[in-house]
Amino acid sequence: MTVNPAHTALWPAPHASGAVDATVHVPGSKSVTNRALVLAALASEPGWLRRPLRSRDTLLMAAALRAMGVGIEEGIGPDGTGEAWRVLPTGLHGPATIDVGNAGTVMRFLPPVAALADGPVRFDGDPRSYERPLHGVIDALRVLGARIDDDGRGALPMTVHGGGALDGGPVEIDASSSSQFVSALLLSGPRFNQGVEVRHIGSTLPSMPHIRMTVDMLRSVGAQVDTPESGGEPNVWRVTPGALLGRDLTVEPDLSNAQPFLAAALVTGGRVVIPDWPVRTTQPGDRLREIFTEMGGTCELTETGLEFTGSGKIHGIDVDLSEVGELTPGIAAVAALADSPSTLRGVAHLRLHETDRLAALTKEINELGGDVTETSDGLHIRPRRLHGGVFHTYDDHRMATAGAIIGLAVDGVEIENVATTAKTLPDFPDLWDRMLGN
Ligand SMILES: O=C(O)C1=C[C@@H](OP(=O)(O)O)[C@@H](O)[C@H](O)C1
Ligand SMILES: C=C(OP(=O)(O)O)C(=O)O
Repeated sequence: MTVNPAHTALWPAPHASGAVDATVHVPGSKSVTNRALVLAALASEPGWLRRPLRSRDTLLMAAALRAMGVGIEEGIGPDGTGEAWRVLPTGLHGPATIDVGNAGTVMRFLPPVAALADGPVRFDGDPRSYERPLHGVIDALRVLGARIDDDGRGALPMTVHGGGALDGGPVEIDASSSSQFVSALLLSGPRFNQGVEVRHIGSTLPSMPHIRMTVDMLRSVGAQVDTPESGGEPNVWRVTPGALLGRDLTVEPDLSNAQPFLAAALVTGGRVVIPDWPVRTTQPGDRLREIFTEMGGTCELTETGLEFTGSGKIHGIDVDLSEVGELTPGIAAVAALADSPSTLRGVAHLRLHETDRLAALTKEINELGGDVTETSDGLHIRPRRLHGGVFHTYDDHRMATAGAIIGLAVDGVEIENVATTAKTLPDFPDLWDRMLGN
C-alpha cells in the first residue's frame, strides 16, 4: 500500500501569541458554487459565475459536468474584475464517468442530472463516498422513471442510464440523513417532463437553510417552486417544469469557512473582519453571528462586512445545530476552550458526513486531555485544560480547521493532513498564517 505523504504530514498548528486583529477575505461558498454550476448546466442559455470557489469539491463538480458535455470556461469576468466561469449548457451526454471524491453535493446533485443525459453515466468516488447515504436519491429517481445499476446497497458506485429525459412527478423520500436528497431532486426538477413533487416522510430533516438556498437559487433562474413556507403543505416541495435562464451570479463568501477565523477572534479576545458578508443570505454560517455572540463575542454587520470581536471570555452553549450541522466541528472546538460545559444537539446525521464527526471530535479532543462524550444526537463537552498532541482529521476539512482553532490556545497541537482543507478551502494554512501576522 502506498501512503500519500500529504496524509501523514503533520502541520504544527500556530499558537496565538496575542489577540488577533485581521481582515480575512474568505473564498466563495461551496454550496452556492455547486448549485450555480448545476443550474447553469441545466439552463437553456449560457451563464456566468463570478468569484466561484476553486476547491476540490467545486472542481469535481465542474469536471463532472464537463464529462457530460457542458462547457465551462474558466477565466476573468467580462468587466475584467476577478475570476469568473462561463457555463455553456451545450448538452448532457453519456457515456461519461464521474468522480464525486467525497463531495456530498456532487454525489447527490448529479444523479438526477445524469438521468437527463443521453447515455450511461458511471459514478465513483473516495472510499468514504461508498458509505455516505444516497438511497434517497437513487430510490426517488427510480420512482421518477430512471434506470440505475448499483450493487443493491443504495450507495456508490453506480451507473445512471440516462435516457435523454425523465418523467418526473410525485415522489416520497426520507431525507432525515441528508437534506441534499431534497435539494438534488429540486435542482433538476424543472427539466423533468412533469417537474417534481418531493414529499419528505422522515422524522427529522436537517440543514433547512440549505434547502432554502436551493429554492432561492432555483427561483433566481426562473423556476417556479412551491414550498411549505410559501403556503404549501408541510414537508412538500413542488417544482414546475420549464426552461431555466442563464444568469450572471456572484458567489458569496463561504460563511461556514469564515467560522475558524471568527473563532480565532473569540478564542484570542481579538478582532476579525470578514469583507462582503452578505446582509441577506441562506447560508447556515450566518447563524454564527448569534452562536458566537452567545459564546462570548460581539459582532457588527456593516457595509464592508462582518466585524467580530472576542471579549477574552468564552462561554459554553446549549444549542440545537440541526439546521446548521456543518458548523458543529468549529463550535465543538471553541466549546472545548470555554469556561462552562456545552451541549450540542440535533446532529446525529453528522455520523455520516465526511467522517463520523461525533466520534472523531470526541476522540481527538479527548486525546488532547478533553472531556467530551457522545450523546444520541450530539456532543456533551466539559472543558478541561488541554495539552499538545496530534489531532487526526480523517480526511475531513472541518476536523482540520477545528484542530487549528484549538491550536491557537493550546501549545503543541499538530494537525495531521491539513491538506484535506482543500475540499472547500485550499488556502487555509496561508490564510491562517496571514491572519496571525506570520
Ligand atoms: O446542500 C448543501 O450544500 C449542504 C447541505 C448539508 O448537508 P446535510 O444535510 O447532508 O448535512 C451540509 O452539511 C453540507 O455541508 C452542504
Ligand atoms: C458535510 C459537508 O460536506 P458535503 O457537501 O460533502 O456533505 C461539509 O462541508 O461540512
